[in-house]
Amino acid sequence: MRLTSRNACQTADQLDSLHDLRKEFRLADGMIYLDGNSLGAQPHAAMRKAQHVIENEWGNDLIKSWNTAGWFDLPSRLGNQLAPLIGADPNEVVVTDTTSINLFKAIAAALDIQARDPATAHKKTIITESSNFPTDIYMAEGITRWLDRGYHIQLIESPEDLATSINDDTALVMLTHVNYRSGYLHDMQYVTAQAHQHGAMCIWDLAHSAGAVPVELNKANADFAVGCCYKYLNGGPGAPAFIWVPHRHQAQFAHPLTGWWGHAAPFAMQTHFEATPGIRRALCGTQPIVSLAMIESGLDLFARTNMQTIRDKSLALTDLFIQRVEHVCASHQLELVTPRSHQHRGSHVSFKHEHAYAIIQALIARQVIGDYREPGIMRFGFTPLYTSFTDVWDAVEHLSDILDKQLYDKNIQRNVVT
Ligand SMILES: Cc1ncc(COP(=O)(O)O)c(C=O)c1O
Ligand SMILES: Nc1c(O)cccc1C(=O)C[C@H](N)C(=O)O
Repeated sequence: MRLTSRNACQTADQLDSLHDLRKEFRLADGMIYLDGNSLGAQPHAAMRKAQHVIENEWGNDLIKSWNTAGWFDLPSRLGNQLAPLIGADPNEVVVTDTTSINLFKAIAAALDIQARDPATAHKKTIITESSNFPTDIYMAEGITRWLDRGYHIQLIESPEDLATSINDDTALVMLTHVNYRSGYLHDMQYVTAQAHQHGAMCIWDLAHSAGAVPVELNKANADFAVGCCYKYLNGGPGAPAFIWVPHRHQAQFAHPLTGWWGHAAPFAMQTHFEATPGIRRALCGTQPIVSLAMIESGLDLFARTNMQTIRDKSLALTDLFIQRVEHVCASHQLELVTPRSHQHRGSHVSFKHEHAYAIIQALIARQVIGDYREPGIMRFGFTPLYTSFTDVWDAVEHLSDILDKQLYDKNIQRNVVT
């Protein structure tokens, strides 16, 4: 259905099967929040949960809560709740640490598996994209420098270069499923198969995918995956991240952060490290329980819908946004950097403009929240659980008003976080 008026958007919102879920989030009146791809909105339940954890579990029950409130099991319990959203099986996911740290574990474990197998021990190249989120590249750089075994990182410039770049020397293909800047969505199954054909392993960063697009890790036969809980999963600022290790790799998953939470018997207090047999070997040390506990409130909301419904609405929202911007802002120099094709589009849309930072700040001043990414990119995230069609319509009206009347300050000072 093509939405050509604000009234039509309001009608679409009434008919939207996700409409009721918006009420579950704390969103200020008048705010149009298009940044759920950076920091998801707060579920009302998170406030109640925080109160409970701090008041009762920590305040009253103190140390007993490791057992009585299930604190020790929380990384695996949340992992099992998250698993269906990413096509993982039970006991394949833990919620823990940060995405960067989980990447470190996954890269280290993958290189270790490759190095121990005589058929793959010669492989020295890690392929990723130059447009990947910087932390992914930095973590690979850190490991390769530290290992000092001749690994080399090959940065490819476009997804089309993957086919010609993966070869017999490729140890690892490490990609972000939905690019943080352009919103380009990789075909996980196809790329993983290409990597496997050459004996390489494939690690996926699902930071912009989990809760945003359907993900089928096991179906794609992926090797490892990591991702954020503070974006589309609405787990709160700095919420612990997740790591997926499929059953078929768990026995060989040996990362170097061998802390006691990954030990087979943590309270036996043994002198030597012995990895626990299952997914909990991906853990390292004590987890930030208050932050971890918040994640459940976000995940609970996904149980009221399914990823296909979310995907259908996400595409309708991003289609509407692209159509409206290109229609009402046609006289301005905006360049769409997000793929038009549904097959390769995630759940955010980015436009390039010479004054992108200033324009984003002008939008934020009107309570239309997006963000800025280098170079010259305005990025807008669409979160089907709470973004409405009317939000999209109104956001574009604000954008065109700001552009038409040049209501932005070209010399505005940059904030640290853009
Ligand atoms: C693709 C991707 N990976 C990783 C991260 C962040 O990792 P961390 O939570 O370790 O800061 C982000 C965003 O912050 C991201 O977009
Ligand atoms: N992780 C963030 C942070 O620590 C501060 C501000 C923003 C973020 C983000 O989530 C950035 C995000 N990964 C991005 O895609 O740009």
